[in-house]
Amino acid sequence: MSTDAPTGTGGTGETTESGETTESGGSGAAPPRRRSAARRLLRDPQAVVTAGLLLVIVVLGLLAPLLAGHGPNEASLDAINADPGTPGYPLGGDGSGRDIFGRLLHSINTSVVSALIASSIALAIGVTAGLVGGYFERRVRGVTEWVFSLVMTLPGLLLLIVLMPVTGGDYRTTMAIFGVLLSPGIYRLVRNLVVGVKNETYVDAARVSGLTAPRILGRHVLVAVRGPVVIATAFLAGTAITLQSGLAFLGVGSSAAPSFGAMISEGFLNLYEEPLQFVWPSALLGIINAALVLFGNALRDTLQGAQPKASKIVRAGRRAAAPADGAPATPALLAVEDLAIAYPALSGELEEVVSGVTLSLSSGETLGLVGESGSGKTQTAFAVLGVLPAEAVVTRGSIRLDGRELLDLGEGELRGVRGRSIAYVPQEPMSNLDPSFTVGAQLVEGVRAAATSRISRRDARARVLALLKRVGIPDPERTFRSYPHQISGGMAQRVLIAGAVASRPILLIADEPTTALDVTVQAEILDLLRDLEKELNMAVLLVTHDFGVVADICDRVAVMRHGEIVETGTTAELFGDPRHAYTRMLLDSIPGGDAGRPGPAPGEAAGPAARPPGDTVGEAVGEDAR
Ligand SMILES: Nc1ncnc2c1ncn2[C@@H]1O[C@H](COP(=O)(O)OP(=O)(O)OP(=O)(O)O)[C@@H](O)[C@H]1O
Repeated sequence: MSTDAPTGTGGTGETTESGETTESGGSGAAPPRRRSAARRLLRDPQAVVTAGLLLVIVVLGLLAPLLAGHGPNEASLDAINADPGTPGYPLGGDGSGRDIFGRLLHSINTSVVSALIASSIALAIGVTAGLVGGYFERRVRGVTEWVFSLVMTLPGLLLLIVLMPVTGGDYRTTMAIFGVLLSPGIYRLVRNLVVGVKNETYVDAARVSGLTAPRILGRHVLVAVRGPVVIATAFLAGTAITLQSGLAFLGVGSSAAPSFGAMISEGFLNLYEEPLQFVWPSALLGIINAALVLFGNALRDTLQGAQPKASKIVRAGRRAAAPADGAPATPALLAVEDLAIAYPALSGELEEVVSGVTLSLSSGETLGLVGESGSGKTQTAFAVLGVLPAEAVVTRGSIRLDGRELLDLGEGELRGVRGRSIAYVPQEPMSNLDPSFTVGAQLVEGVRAAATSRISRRDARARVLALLKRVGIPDPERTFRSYPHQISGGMAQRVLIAGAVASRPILLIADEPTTALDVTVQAEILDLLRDLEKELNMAVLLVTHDFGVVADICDRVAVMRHGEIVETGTTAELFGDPRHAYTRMLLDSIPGGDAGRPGPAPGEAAGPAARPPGDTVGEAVGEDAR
């Protein structure tokens, strides 16, 4: 599912004149409209201003023969150091009696030609070799690597100066050689991009379908690399113009071609008497280079996405109605509404991985979030936890916990919510424990961090031992002193559950908490979770792809597919009368399962985990730990 960046208002809705955003598709989320890179570029003020400036400068250069009253090298004794405004010399004359205005306009053309020659040659060589070197392995890549490494070892500026007798001082030939010297940078960029995309399944599919390598490179791979290459071109052009001006400033090469560098050099010699002769070319060269760099940056931001920011939230879609009296708008403890999460693709466009997810969860209830791999379960859970990767963008929606909008919270506030109100039990218990510290040290640290009031190490230790006992660890003292590698996977998961419930969270998110464990331990862990849920009256969001787990522990189920919820219902409804074809397909695919009959109702299964009656977690952690 590929969607584009949100609209200027940040959502998928239409913006009304009053600035409000309305959904274009009723309650169902309308698919965001695709917008081409060019259109997005046109909406970026930096891109528009810099591109406009560059365009004006190029047009001025093209109109030089019409606008300038004199040729670039036409000198007149009367015009030597003529003041600006002298008839026929709008910006005055230089030390040799030439028209500064005319020379400036003609110098633009020299710069443009330099940029075109150097960047086209660098692109032609770099892109072709990068595609070939990145796509074909071993010998071909070995050869391209060797050749470009050799080119990179050449001392560029020195080589260009030494070759002046060969080039006859013609700046165009010099720029062609410079293009060759610039090509390794483009080669490396393209090669790395190609290596990244060539094993994508769509490239494999093209290969399997019999397309030849050149067609695959042209049709599938080149498309993926064009964005970064376009961006690099803007910087290449700036580099070529700067180098050409630098050589002319040094007086290397023919002086027949008007150039900013030569004008700056001449103005420099006359700096104290006629400073403007130095200022005009320096200013124009500076403006051209700055415009190119800023335009390149705007291109990068538009085509590749800006520098990663902490999970940007640009949604402006429908939000849950604000509670009039401070009470939650919905009785649910957790209310996720129309949540959409996207990532920037290689092309720079945003691709949604979660699209319009709506779910709710009450205290004392366990909701199973099921679906096959890649359906967006973890992304949804991570959004609730506020731990989406930096490049993720929440394009619309709302996540309310106990009436509080989580998407509006800053990182500091979220940290206060995570680990206290919301706890997390991961899939891989072992990799979530630091091997360098004992289990006890890690839990004590967690308990102290989650406590709302200061708590001594000794008290924290006592609480941890009580918690370890509560989660069914037979010898808490010993486990407390153990390092993670000294305990089993099931034990490690109990340890993590103990850490998670230490703060008496109101919501527990468990992401495949039993997948890494063997079957008997799985049942024990599920029993433990169920007991803790009842004991603490927690809401539990259980991410899983295992319908056995769902049948065992969940009150309700939400089925996800391709980033969307396709069906929700009670566990009994879903097993007894699945409405969506995808749910039926999932149920039918349970090996040896009887899709028509649910497993034991939640709470029915008697688990082997030892569980003392009453609120033992409360006793274990103390009331102030919340
Ligand atoms: N950092 C990322 N950048 C781009 N896409 C991502 C990123 N992280 C996840 N995705 C994509 O988001 C989609 C949903 O991933 P998610 O991890 O939520 O799936 P899931 O249903 O939890 O699957 P699994 O059970 O395999 O973990 C996937 O297509 C995945 O490729």
